[in-house]
Amino acid sequence: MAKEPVRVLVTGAAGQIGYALVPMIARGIMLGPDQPVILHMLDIPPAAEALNGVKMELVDAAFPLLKGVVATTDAVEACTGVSVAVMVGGFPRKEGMERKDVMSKNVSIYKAQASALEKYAAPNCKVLVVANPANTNALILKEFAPSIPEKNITCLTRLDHNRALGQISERLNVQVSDVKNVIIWGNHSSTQYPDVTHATIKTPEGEKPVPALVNDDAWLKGEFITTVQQRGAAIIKARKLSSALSAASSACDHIRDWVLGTPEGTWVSMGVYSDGSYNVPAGLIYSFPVTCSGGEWKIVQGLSIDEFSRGKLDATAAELAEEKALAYSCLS
Ligand SMILES: NC(=O)C1=CN([C@@H]2O[C@H](COP(=O)(O)OP(=O)(O)OC[C@H]3O[C@@H](n4cnc5c(N)ncnc54)[C@H](O)[C@@H]3O)[C@@H](O)[C@H]2O)C=CC1
Ligand SMILES: O=C([O-])CC(=O)C(=O)O
Repeated sequence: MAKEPVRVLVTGAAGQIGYALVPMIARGIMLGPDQPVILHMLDIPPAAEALNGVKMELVDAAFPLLKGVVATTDAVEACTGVSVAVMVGGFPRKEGMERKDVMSKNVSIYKAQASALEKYAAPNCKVLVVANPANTNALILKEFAPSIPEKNITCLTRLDHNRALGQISERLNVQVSDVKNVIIWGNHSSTQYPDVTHATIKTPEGEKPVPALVNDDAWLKGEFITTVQQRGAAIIKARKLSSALSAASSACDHIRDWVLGTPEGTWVSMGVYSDGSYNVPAGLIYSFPVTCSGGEWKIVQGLSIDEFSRGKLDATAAELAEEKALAYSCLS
């Protein structure tokens, strides 16, 4: 029997990530090739005409899985009945800015949209915040939507995770699909900690640890980390626009794995509400290694954390605590 369509919200849908993301969702890349969808697209009035153009193109593409399109500038209409909400709406940084420089504009959007989601989304709606500063926007959304379970509010660090897989694949000249279990800890910012301590490569002789295969601690603790941390800035420098196709693709990966589950033996990185695991202060949205099953994520427990990693985990947590304080000062 054909599945009932799922309503998926994309905010900021007239923007550049939105333009890459909505066709992926309509093609089944986010929720699977047998899952029909109804797209809800929200943007602000100055972008209404462009948003309508995106809607026209979705109609023109004749996606078999796409059962309807709502294109609106009304947050209530946009949020009504959605089971997945991908929050991309906001303002991107420009060259030379840190992601937290867009804080004051963006956190107020997330405070406002929290209540529309809380009141009108489907019960158990899964929320993914993409707009920067992603962790802190997600935290503000959580705090101003107290009836949404905290496990349902996440932020995107899967792009950083995928960037780390890509860098290891290039360095070792192996297929990216053979690299797994990198970790992004902490903030989606330049303090994030891309960690390959537990990562492995699939080889004909079985799984081998990445640190032994790379065999260059200076690179792993130096250039590898800064390349991943600074990749967003490198894309802005090259394109004069921030990452869009990779952000959209990673947002699909994030929701797909959350809804449909991670493969056995594989974890991914998600920004989730900290429960104090790994001595990360509770009450921050922090990126952890997680596995997903039955539509729920779970933080991978029991990984060893050496002294180098401990320092990095704590530094990015400290930045998130500062961002939280800054966000509240912007809102008051
Ligand atoms: N977490 C991650 O890995 C990544 C996050 N980003 C962030 O995603 C966000 C979007 O990036 P782009 O699509 O490149 O930006 P963009 O400027 O092309 O599009 C953003 C869209 O949001 C809309 N918007 C603004 N306020 C809104 C509101 N209150 N409600 C609904 N829509 C609203 C704008 O009109 C625009 O159409 C930025 O904050 C960017 O920094 C970008 C790449 C990766
Ligand atoms: O760097 C930016 O501003 C956009 C972004 O978050 C990324 O590409 O990771």
